[in-house]
Amino acid sequence: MNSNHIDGKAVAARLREDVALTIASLSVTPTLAVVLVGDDPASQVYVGNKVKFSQAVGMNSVERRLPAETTEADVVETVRALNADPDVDGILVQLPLPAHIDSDRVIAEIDPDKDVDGLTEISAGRLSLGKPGLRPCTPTGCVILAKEALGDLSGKHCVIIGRSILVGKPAALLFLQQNCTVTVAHSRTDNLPVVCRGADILVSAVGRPNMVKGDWIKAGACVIDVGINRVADASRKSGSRLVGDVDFAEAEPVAGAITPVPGGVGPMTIACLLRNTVLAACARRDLPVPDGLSI
Ligand SMILES: NC(=O)C1=CN([C@@H]2O[C@H](COP(=O)(O)OP(=O)(O)OC[C@H]3O[C@@H](n4cnc5c(N)ncnc54)[C@H](OP(=O)(O)O)[C@@H]3O)[C@@H](O)[C@H]2O)C=CC1
Ligand SMILES: Nc1nc(=O)c2c([nH]1)NC[C@@H]1CN(c3ccc(C(=O)N[C@@H](CCC(=O)O)C(=O)O)cc3)C=[N+]21
Repeated sequence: MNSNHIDGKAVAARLREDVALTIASLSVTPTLAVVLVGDDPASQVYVGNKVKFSQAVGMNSVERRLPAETTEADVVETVRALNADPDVDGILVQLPLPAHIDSDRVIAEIDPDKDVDGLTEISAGRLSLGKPGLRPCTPTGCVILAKEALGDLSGKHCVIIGRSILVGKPAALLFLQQNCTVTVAHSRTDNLPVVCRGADILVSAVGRPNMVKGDWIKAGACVIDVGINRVADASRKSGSRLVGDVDFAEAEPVAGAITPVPGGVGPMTIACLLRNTVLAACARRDLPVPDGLSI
């Protein structure tokens, strides 16, 4: 691994270790519930990883796998039952849901104090107002990785490409909370390469393989690539491989620090989910934020 690579796998492993140590010191075992509707193969892998890692850090894990044809009312009922279960600390509804289900309606049912994905209106409001609450996992992972590379982020110009509710928008608020000067770019942004060249920290959360070119990056900048894109690759047994939004070969020599895909933000998302579950377990019992889990 080159010296300017930010090793998301290693940082995530360290965070999971901190989560495991915290759990060992608690008098309760936190429980994460994952709801998966349908049989999307990428979601199956992702949910399987969550269950594997939650058990590895000493957490209880509950899975609710529902068939693709489950009605919206039944998914809502599943979420309500998990809300009512006092042993469940965190609830994650894997997205996307099948097309006949309104995901906003389902997400709105999640008890905000168990909302480990940080997607409910209450969680978004708490983040926006700077109040304590559960923050979305992927953007939290981006902040942790940027701090890993740069230390204090105060005063840095952070440009985020993407404004989704899951990633771009909460990332903007989290970097603002770190005292960055934040620019949010999107599909209607004029002169995107010029905007990006102003960034000390460039976060790309778009979903377009190799979109961000080497000459979009200021020399020495920290590049955080959130994109997960599967592209054809005849040299692989599977016939495909994962790439980010950033043209890695071009960006790597210019960047001061850069996250690879895979092995960058992805592993951090799951580690932050486990962290959120512990934070939820503590907050629900009025316990203080454990040492070692603050960012
Ligand atoms: N590593 C991880 O843990 C995770 C990775 N991801 C990955 O991150 C990527 C983004 O996910 P998500 O935020 O959910 O995606 P969305 O599709 O919800 O959002 C994409 C954003 O990119 C913007 N965009 C689209 N095309 C362009 C363009 N040509 N130039 C500039 N901006 C553009 C869109 O702008 P507009 O709003 O104007 O349409 C939108 O704001 C995906 O690849 C996804 O797989 C997602 C979650 C977790
Ligand atoms: N409610 C909800 N919350 C999410 O946070 C959520 C979601 N739904 N739906 C899908 C997206 C996507 N996402 C990823 C998480 C980890 C990896 C990850 O671990 N990636 C590995 C590679 C995995 C592989 O090889 O397939 C890596 O980048 O190294 C990827 C993608 C979370 N999402």
